Amino acid sequence: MDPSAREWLTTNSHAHEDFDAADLVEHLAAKGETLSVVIPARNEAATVGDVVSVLRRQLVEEIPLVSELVVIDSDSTDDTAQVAADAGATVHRSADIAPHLGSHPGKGEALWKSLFVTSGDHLVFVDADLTQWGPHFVTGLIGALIADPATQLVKGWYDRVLDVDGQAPSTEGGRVTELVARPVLDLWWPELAGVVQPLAGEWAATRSLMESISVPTGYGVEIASLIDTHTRHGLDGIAQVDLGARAHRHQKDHDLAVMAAELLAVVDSRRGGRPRPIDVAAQELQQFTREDGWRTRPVPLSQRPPACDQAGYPEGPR
Ligand SMILES: O=c1ccn([C@@H]2O[C@H](COP(=O)(O)OP(=O)(O)O[C@H]3O[C@H](CO)[C@@H](O)[C@H](O)[C@H]3O)[C@@H](O)[C@H]2O)c(=O)[nH]1
Ligand SMILES: O=C(O)[C@H](O)COP(=O)(O)O
Repeated sequence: MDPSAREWLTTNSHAHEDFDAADLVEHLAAKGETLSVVIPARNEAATVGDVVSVLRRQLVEEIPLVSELVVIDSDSTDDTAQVAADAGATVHRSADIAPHLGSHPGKGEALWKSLFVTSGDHLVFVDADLTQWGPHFVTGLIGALIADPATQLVKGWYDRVLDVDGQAPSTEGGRVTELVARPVLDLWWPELAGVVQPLAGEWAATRSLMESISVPTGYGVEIASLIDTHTRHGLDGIAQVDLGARAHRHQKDHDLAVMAAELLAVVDSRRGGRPRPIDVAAQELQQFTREDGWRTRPVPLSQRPPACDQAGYPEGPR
């Protein structure tokens, strides 16, 4: 392992047990700072209610750590928005936020738009499709974020439970993580080799970081934010926290391949790759099966500029 990665592991790795929710409330209050939790959700009616209600009960009502619990509904066609609202979240449709800026599909778009409807100094992102998780995800992430003023971004890490039809459950989940993200980071950014889950959907960031970086509108948001934080702040700006184990709804291999293509496009752009024509919003991935023949999959490439430069972005101080 790269020596700086090894050193980082000893200094910037935490465990969720290191942090107590009541202590974190005091810490934030003493500094006059607040925490927003943002849950991006596209067609997650089956799980978003549990994620919201558990966080609301434990980290809003019992211990007031979370000031804003927000679900960004990302073009859902099911009851996600209603279920999330019934469970106690403030729900915004991604497409309705800052409408003068237009709308893109995608998770990155939902996170970027969340900056316009939240006010927390700190942001914790939590996926809406979790089936094995707990509120310690949030306490661990915010704890690690405020433990050191240099830290700008915290990645959660965990055992990745893989539970797909016809196979015994294992901890071999995180297929794009293991087959694409970690190898490509090892190749070009070996200093980041110690980040166990570079694609973790559970992560934390300071608002000042999030509002100042460009955000891919699709699934490239995690790898881009990690690379860009490293470029700006070095390893000192990044920490990680052990959150135990996590299970979620799995996508099929052919869908994950589109995600993988998005990540590779982000890596290409951060490596100074060949400029693309300005009007090309998506590349295409060709997939083949004997039953269905060739299928063309669009790969979203669009990226939002820093939110703080946008008309209508709430002005500080926060
Ligand atoms: O257009 C979309 C697609 C997804 N989501 C939500 O984003 C979260 C993660 O999406 P998911 O399809 O479950 O992604 P994964 O297959 O789990 O992908 C992993 O890798 C991605 C790329 O880094 C990360 O964005 C994910 O958080 C991480 O879990 C879920 O709450 C989705 O509902 C949206 O809000 N809008
Ligand atoms: O992080 C990943 O690699 C993707 O979320 C896929 O995870 P899975 O293989 O556990 O479905």
